[in-house]
Amino acid sequence: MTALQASGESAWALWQKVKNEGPLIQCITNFVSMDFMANTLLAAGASPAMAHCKDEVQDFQKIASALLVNVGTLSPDWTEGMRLAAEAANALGKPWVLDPVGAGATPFRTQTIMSLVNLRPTVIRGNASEIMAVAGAAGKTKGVDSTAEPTHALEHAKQLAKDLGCIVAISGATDLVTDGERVAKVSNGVPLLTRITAAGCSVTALIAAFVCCASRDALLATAHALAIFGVAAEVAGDVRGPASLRVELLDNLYSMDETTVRSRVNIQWDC
Ligand SMILES: Nc1ncnc2c1ncn2[C@@H]1O[C@H](COP(=O)(O)OP(=O)(O)OP(=O)(O)O)[C@@H](O)[C@H]1O
Ligand SMILES: Cc1ncsc1CCO
Ligand SMILES: [Mg+2]
Repeated sequence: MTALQASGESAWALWQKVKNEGPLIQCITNFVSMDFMANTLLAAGASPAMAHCKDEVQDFQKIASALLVNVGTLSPDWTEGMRLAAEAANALGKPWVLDPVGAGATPFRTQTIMSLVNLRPTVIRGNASEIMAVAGAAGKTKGVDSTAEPTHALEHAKQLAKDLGCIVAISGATDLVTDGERVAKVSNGVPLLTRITAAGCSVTALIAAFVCCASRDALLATAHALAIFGVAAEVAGDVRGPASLRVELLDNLYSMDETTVRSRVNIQWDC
């Protein structure tokens, strides 16, 4: 991997592929995020479907390009659907992405998340506290919010990625994405994103869309999705508050041009 490959140019190229292919992303996600996540995928050119019933998830995965599993508003009935869907994705050779919302907050949540982690997602994306909890490190998740910085979670994320053979992404001011060896540092986004609920959930769904359209490197695709989402927030400029940012973000995901993407994507590598 060279620094040249992770650039605004490659982010734009992959995003065009997403728009051309319009991948169907099966989303099993929490009630809070459903609307914003579906709108994020639609604005960016993918095709969302929120399908969580355990009687349907396996058939749904057959027609989808990828799966997103988000445990934000968990209940035992949904857990079974998540497991069946992840197993179907694995059997069909389709990528699936896990958002371990609130890992570390309660034993029930952490245990459920760990049973999904054991099904080997292609990518895990969480905030720093969540990733530390998934990796078994001490720390506190404040409900669904982080109390740590991505750099605190990096070594844990690397070990987790190595152990599972997956990509781990820690979101924050600078997102850190690793396969256990390489680390991509994505410095896009604005702090106000933390004041919009489900911004993280939605970028995880965008990662699923980018990963299934990438021919090979899931690490690169994950970094590109995080960068594009961050740039869409940046170009919103001076907004009055979170509600305006949410609207601007969706509009920018729909309309951002190549020059903006190429000049603003900020990905550095530690190899
Ligand atoms: N301080 C910051 N500066 C710039 N961008 C940020 C900052 N903090 C988070 N982000 C961006 O905001 C998005 C959401 O990340 P965050 O870590 O807040 O997720 P989360 O805690 O899982 O959110 P949620 O649970 O509400 O979905 C990511 O795209 C991330 O890059
Ligand atoms: C606020 C909240 N609670 C459960 S899921 C969710 C969305 C952000 O993770
Ligand atoms: Mg989250």
